[in-house]
Amino acid sequence: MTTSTDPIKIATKKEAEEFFNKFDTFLFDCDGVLWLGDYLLPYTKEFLDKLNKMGKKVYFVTNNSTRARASYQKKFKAYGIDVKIDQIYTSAFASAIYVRDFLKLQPSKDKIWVLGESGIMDELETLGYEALGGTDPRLNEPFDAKTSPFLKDGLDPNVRAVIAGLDREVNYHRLAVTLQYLREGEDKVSFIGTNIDCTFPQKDYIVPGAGSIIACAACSSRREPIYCGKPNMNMLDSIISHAKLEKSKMCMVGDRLNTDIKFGYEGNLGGTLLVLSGIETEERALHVTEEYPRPSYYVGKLGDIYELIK
Ligand SMILES: O=C(O)COP(=O)(O)O
Ligand SMILES: [Mg+2]
Repeated sequence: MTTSTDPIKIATKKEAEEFFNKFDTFLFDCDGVLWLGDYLLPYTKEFLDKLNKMGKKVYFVTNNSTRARASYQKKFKAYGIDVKIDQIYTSAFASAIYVRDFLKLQPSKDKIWVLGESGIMDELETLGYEALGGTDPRLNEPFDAKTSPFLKDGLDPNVRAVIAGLDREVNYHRLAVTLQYLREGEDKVSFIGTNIDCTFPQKDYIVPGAGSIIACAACSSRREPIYCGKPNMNMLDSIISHAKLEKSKMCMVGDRLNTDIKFGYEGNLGGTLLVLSGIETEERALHVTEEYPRPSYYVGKLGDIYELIK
């Protein structure tokens, strides 16, 4: 699965202008593109302001499930960037929608066990579901099956799904209780992973991502989850159906080849832009492989394009 044409490195004002003129809608990945953790990358705000002035449509599509969309809206606001909540799509939101629309679980009856952070809990609760586990502080206690409040009186019989994602408080207690629910079997408890990203970028570091946490639950239960984040097309389908967008005029901007660029490529979008400010390198961007598609365009970071056209 490779793009036949060689990726174009945007390096001149003319190339930057041609790039902008080709698309009317931009889908932005967040971690590694707009920011690294809480470090806003140079010219992120100016770049987004420029797109707004050009009348371009902008959406944010992040595999990071640690925050709910409302919380991301606050994160943007803290950087002086005004974003509507329906411009934001996260893997936590996609996973909650999957529970509602594909598994068709009943909010009044069915519950979900979470191995993850508040983003998953909050999105489930927004849809009316009771989410167990996750950020419950009782899970911070050392694990003992005889005294764990999640096991000593037996599992909750109304749990019908496990959603696993990035959990920076992960511990043996969380993994052990998650395993008990997964051992109930796929007929009784579905297994959903938010995203496959095995790492994600912070300023100066690359840290373990959701994929590495989910792998613990998958390995111990010998079950494979359905993943709802990029490159799963469900998120793209919900963006396009919500906003009636024209795929050929859309560009996916990301920092990871096997999620962001694959999402844009398999979604038949008009093009993809890889930025090298996150996970990937120029060498991997140019390498022809069956493992992931190459991008249509690439650049060191978003700010490099802004500096060409400002
Ligand atoms: O949190 C992650 O694993 C990646 O998040 P991103 O999709 O915004 O890069
Ligand atoms: Mg990213």
